Amino acid sequence: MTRIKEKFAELKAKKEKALIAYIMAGFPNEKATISTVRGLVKGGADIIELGFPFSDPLADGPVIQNASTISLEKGTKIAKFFSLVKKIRKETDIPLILMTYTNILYHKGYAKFISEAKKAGIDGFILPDMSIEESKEYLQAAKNKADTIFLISPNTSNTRIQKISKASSGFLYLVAVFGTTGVKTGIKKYTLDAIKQVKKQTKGKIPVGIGFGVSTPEDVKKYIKAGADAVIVGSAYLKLIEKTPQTNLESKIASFTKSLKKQTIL
Ligand SMILES: O=P(O)(O)OC[C@@H](O)[C@@H](O)c1c[nH]c2ccccc12
Repeated sequence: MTRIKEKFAELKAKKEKALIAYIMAGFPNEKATISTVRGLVKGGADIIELGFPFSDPLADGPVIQNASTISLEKGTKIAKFFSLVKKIRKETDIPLILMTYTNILYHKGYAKFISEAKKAGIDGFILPDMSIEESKEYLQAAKNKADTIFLISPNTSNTRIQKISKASSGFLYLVAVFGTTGVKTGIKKYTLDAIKQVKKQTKGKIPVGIGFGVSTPEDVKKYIKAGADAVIVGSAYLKLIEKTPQTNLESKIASFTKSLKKQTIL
């Protein structure tokens, strides 16, 4: 069982939902990533989505695109990323998800990449441009090694929800709004309806996480109330990292995380 599955089981027993934080590895530098992870753990985040920068992050809004560019400029490569994951693993057992684009895995070969990532301490993958139709090799490579978290959107059909959720493990990622990450659009009724619809289709077999545009404790509270099993916050963290001097990054991240995590405790 992966750390992700263990975490969801643990939270269920405690009647809590999951707070998942997305950060870009190496943004603005490795030291900042380590301080941010310490702050996330201290603040009670349940799972970390660690972004590996990609030159053409098509699903990302300007905040994450900028973080990606800076991380690439700082020389974030796969080898450095895996050694950063190992450093994080020395400090915490928090479940770690690698968030990147399929090209990064395809180059090295899915099987080779995933076993290296697993060895470093990665528990799951989110590949936003991995479609279920092309996922055979990826799924085979991840089997019994790591969770494969697929994305669905509010207009995914019921049959497709069932198909995608069967290939998913760890949790199913419902994208709250159409468009890219980082756009604060407020809570839409169609999103709240989609949470209920997806939960109905998946019959509780897999936790449902919601992300895109979530940035305040109020947002978290509303999505948890609507039935989400996990809420993902990304761009809001990157904006906080951007404006906080590195010396007090850990404490700033911890207090922001505490304010979000509080809303996941039923
Ligand atoms: O940044 P936001 O609006 O809080 O959304 C979460 C998002 O950052 C994170 O889950 C993520 C980062 N890049 C992605 C690409 C596709 C899907 C999800 C993501």
